[in-house]
Amino acid sequence: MRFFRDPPDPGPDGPTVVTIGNFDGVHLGHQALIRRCRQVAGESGRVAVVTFEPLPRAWFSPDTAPPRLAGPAQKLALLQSAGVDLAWVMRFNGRSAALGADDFVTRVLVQGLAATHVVIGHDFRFGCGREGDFDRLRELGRAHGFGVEALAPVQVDGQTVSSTVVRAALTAGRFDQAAAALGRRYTLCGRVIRGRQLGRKLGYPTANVRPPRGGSPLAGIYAVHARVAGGPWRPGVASLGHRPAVGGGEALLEVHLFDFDGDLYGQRLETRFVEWIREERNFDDLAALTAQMNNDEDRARAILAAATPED
Ligand SMILES: Cc1cc2nc3c(=O)[nH]c(=O)nc-3n(C[C@H](O)[C@H](O)[C@H](O)COP(=O)(O)O)c2cc1C
Ligand SMILES: Nc1ncnc2c1ncn2[C@@H]1O[C@H](COP(=O)(O)OP(=O)(O)O)[C@@H](O)[C@H]1O
Repeated sequence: MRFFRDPPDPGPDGPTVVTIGNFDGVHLGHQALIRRCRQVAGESGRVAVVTFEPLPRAWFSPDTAPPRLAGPAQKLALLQSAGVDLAWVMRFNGRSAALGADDFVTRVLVQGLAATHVVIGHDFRFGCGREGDFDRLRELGRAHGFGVEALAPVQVDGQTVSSTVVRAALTAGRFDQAAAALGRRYTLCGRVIRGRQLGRKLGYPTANVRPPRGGSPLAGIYAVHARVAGGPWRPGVASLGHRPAVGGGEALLEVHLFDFDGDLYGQRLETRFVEWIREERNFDDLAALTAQMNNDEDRARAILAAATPED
């Protein structure tokens, strides 16, 4: 998959089938859009996604926007595994927010991508003030010569799949429900950064990864499996939070891998969440924190003994 921040070159001669949206989490609904694009494009055509960063809601109101399921880099990786050929990540800012529905279609779909067909979700809106809807897009498609279709929402267990549903399931620790809507177990990916090097002194070295900017729906201590790219899944215990017991700081995902010793700095770590264990807490001293971490490890080992790391 290729990705662009600016308009890509106009396409080759074959069909270019486009879908548009936030794609937070790339859940089953998103995957259905991409699959339909592939059906229309055929093997020789290309499937293109137009997506926005930051997400429009986070740009308009960062304080009230919902947490994110995946950051920009993980979103691209998920789009690629869903079968997208080309992703155009448009910077969302004052200028893109002011683009009217007609201009959006002309600049993005016609001039930018030479779209031959566009597939959208049932409730898709576009352009300044969300003025554009399916009917408007279809009219514009007729004028510019591309087809337009809307897909019905994907249902799982009687519920419409959406990023909101996945966020709520994750916050409640219902990982099976989240997995049913995602079509995969929930994971967070990111590069391992340096911390204060306190973990190894406590006997719990932790690989630290920044959760998506804008916050994560997860919080607390979890039993996890984690792996570096190409490596095996390893069992572990992780904390996602602000670490009040050691003075606090930016939210971090901290992953301690069991029975492992190695340098993970700079590597991309993928963490798969299996079960929530408890909330993060403050402690009177480091001995109390370490005693609790021992309990967490025992609990996580017991949970993971019954869970297979494979899909
Ligand atoms: C299993 C586990 C449980 C944790 N629980 C808490 C907690 O309840 N409160 C807290 O402030 N920090 C908690 N932490 C975070 C530790 O304080 C942190 O990993 C430690 O200070 C090492 O930080 P460092 O990676 O910057 O060296 C936990 C970490 C792990 C791995
Ligand atoms: N079992 C392990 N689990 C996680 N990280 C480990 C483990 N063993 C060694 N490490 C390495 O140690 C680092 C974490 O040690 P720590 O003292 O917590 O330092 P930091 O504060 O920089 O995270 C990890 O980033 C990784 O490179």
